[in-house]
Amino acid sequence: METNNLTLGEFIIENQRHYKSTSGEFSRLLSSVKLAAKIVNYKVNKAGLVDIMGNAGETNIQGEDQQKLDVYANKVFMETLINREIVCGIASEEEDDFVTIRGKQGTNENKYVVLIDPLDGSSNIDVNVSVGTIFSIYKRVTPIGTPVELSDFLQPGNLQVAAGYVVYGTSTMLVYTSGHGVNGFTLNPAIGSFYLSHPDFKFPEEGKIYSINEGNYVHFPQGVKDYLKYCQEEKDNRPYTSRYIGSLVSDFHRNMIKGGIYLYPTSAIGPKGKLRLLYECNPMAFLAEQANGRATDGYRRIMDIKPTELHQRVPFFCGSKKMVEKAGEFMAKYPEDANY
Ligand SMILES: O=P(O)(O)OC[C@H]1O[C@](O)(COP(=O)(O)O)[C@@H](O)[C@@H]1O
Ligand SMILES: [Mg+2]
Ligand SMILES: [Mg+2]
Repeated sequence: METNNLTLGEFIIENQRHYKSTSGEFSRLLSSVKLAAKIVNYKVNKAGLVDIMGNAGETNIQGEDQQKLDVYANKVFMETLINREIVCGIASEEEDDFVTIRGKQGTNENKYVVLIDPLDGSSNIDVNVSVGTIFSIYKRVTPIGTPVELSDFLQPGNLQVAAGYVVYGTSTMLVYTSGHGVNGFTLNPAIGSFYLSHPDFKFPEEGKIYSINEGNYVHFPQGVKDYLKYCQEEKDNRPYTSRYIGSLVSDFHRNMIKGGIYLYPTSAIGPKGKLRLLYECNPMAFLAEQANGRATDGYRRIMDIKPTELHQRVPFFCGSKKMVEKAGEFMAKYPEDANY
């Protein structure tokens, strides 16, 4: 295996022709993400032995208690990218505002901005359940050499040049797309290299798994209640199976392999849903579509939504094509719920 399979580094170089970036800037950027993932992975694996569990005692702009691992992962990804002067700006779920990166000469000739959810599934850190990291990459829209602006980050998802996630689970995997399909790489901890283990991921068109926090059922829009009833009905290949890990990355990963749908709709506690359009929904939507899946807010294609705020939330329906379309049919019966 170690001698046959391509490493992630080799795969990135082999696919440079896809990146329309002759300078190697994009390859170096992916390599920096890969490095930061390894550093975070090392800490995650020792979570019970080092002081990385529990609350960090701070609250982020989302109003959430930051976990120590949220803060640590954010620091590692930010510093790894900033120190390598590989991007011109970063926006993070854990940072109030976007960060402008100026090179040693005070300017920055890089053309990419990165948006990250440094640690996804924070509620699972202390209970040893798999968590992840999510990243999304765009070309800036403002002139190279000038400081980045908000408009560089508020781009619709269909302009992403790459997106991916790391899942820190039974094994650690990095899964990404640069618009030419989705590939998965597994970390060999003994060698410290990611190897191509899952080439060309594809969502099964239809699946039998639905992932949703049913604890919020009473607050769900009627379309979602109707769709859940449909999933639980004893008919055709139903009832489906309910599986919910509580880490978007892990639920998405399982559903991409087995066939399924993940839903985080609006609810009384989250009138616009919970998940962040820029750090979570857009990158997972790009991956889903590149793997023949679909991603909507119940009504619209996620990647066509024009972002208006850095930390905006949207409802999220993502997974196997036919399942997301079926859920959309139920939502369409209640057009008033499209204006969340
Ligand atoms: O506990 P809930 O409300 O079901 O929410 C779980 C969802 O929230 C998230 O944890 C949000 O992500 P963060 O952990 O990055 O804040 C998702 O990973 C997960 O799917
Ligand atoms: Mg998250
Ligand atoms: Mg997070």
